[in-house]
Amino acid sequence: MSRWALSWRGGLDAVRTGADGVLDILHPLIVLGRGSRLLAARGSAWWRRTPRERRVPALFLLAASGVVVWLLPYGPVLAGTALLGAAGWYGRQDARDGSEEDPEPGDEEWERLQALYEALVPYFVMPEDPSPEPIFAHDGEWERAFEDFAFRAGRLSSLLMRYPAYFRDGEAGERMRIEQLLAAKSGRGREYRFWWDEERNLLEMRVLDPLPTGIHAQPFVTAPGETVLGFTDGDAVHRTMPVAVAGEEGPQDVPPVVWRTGARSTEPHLLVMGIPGAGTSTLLRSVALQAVRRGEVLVVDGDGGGEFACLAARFGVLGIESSLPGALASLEWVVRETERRLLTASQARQHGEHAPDDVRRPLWLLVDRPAVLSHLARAEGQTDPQELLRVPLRHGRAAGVHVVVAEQFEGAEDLGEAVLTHTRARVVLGSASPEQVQAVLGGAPQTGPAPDAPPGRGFARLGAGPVLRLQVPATPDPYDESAGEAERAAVAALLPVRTAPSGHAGAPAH
Ligand SMILES: Nc1ncnc2c1ncn2[C@@H]1O[C@H](COP(=O)(O)OP(=O)(O)OP(=O)(O)O)[C@@H](O)[C@H]1O
Repeated sequence: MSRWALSWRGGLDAVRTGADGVLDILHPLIVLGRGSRLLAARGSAWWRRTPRERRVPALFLLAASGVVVWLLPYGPVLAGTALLGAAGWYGRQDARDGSEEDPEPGDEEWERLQALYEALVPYFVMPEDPSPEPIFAHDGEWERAFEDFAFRAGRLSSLLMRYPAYFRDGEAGERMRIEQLLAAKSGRGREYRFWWDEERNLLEMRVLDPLPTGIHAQPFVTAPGETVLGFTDGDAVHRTMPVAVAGEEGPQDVPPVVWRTGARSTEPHLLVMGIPGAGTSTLLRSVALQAVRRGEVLVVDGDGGGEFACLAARFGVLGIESSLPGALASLEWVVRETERRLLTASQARQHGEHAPDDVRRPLWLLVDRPAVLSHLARAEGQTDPQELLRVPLRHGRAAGVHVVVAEQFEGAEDLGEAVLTHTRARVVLGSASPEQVQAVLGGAPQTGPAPDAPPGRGFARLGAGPVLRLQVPATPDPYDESAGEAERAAVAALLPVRTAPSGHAGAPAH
């Protein structure tokens, strides 16, 4: 490096160090300035929100307090110190939060609030409303309904709204109409959560942060009988789990959606519904990789796309069936095996003994796209494979047999009554409509993922529990060259050892 370049770099370093020093000295002033601006913005927002008839009394109260402070010994000094303290506190907090929320909405945001208010008017206005100033009226202003709000990067990020007492907030359809409108007007492509406070006629809307997508298949820290379906919001579950996240150093504590399938589980079977390409087969693969750690797995792949080929001839995998005859033979075996397990367990109980290990070892039946096989069976006049699912679905809990069915929405009508009745753990993947989510989960109090949401994103509901947002861990087919190298390697590392030469996918050996 030349002398000129060296002296130039030295000069730059000196300037940078000088600037850092000046910034350090000015830091308290910057914090105070930021805090004062925030306080002023809050004051101005409060003023604008205060109804006109309350402004004069409020001004009077303020002036009276000012006079009292002025008359008190050291009053002005103490008031000034308190103001400085508050500015410092707010300025410091704002820096810590990364100034996420715009402190003071500009004219454009005010116009947006008014537009949102006007869009809501037809839903809430009642012609014979006796109130002199109804919350929603065609000539009304948003200040009447919106109690609190925040903007982030120019878009509404939270809203607290009052609604008229006569609004039918107990009806899911009415709520959904309002939620859809609010989500559409506040900005598409984001996910929202709504809280309805029916006692106080308040609705809160909040934009949700995206769920982490960097979690790939790995040996999750779970107890026997627990399966990780994916990851959700921190405030939705009471547990976190250490997992490796792409781009992060060391394990991160992330809130999982854990599906429990033990002997006392009330949701021993799972139904996964999704739009094409949303990741239903991937979720099945993720369940299979966790299941083979402590049990045996049989896969019936109605799609026949070879997405489970990586599991073929692996220890703990009883078979991968994609043809109709193969699927029927395997399912008939599962029916017999379920009955055998029930009988053996019952005999053991009669002798006061524990059931033998082979009965207690969980058996997992993973069925991808059964509607395709049902259609083929009808065309060929054969037994519907879904009819054979009836026995494991009905008695699986007592026999340690768990059924996971994945289907696309277009095949929903072909799902049999047994599947719909006995699968009490449910997952919906992809940007399904709120009506579709509602139909599968029996409750959809939130907006769903946007059409451009990453694969594996959706909702889960275990029994009558809450609807949880879900991001399935990336578990690609290791032979899928379009998937990321690291994710494929992670799946390959979890595959059990081979039991036969590669490519052999046999029927159950029982
Ligand atoms: N959770 C996920 N994280 C990252 N990528 C995913 C996830 N789930 C699925 N993918 C990717 O999305 C693509 C489609 O996934 P998958 O085959 O599981 O979808 P599908 O719902 O079974 O649809 P189809 O049956 O139409 O293939 C694949 O490339 C897969 O690797």
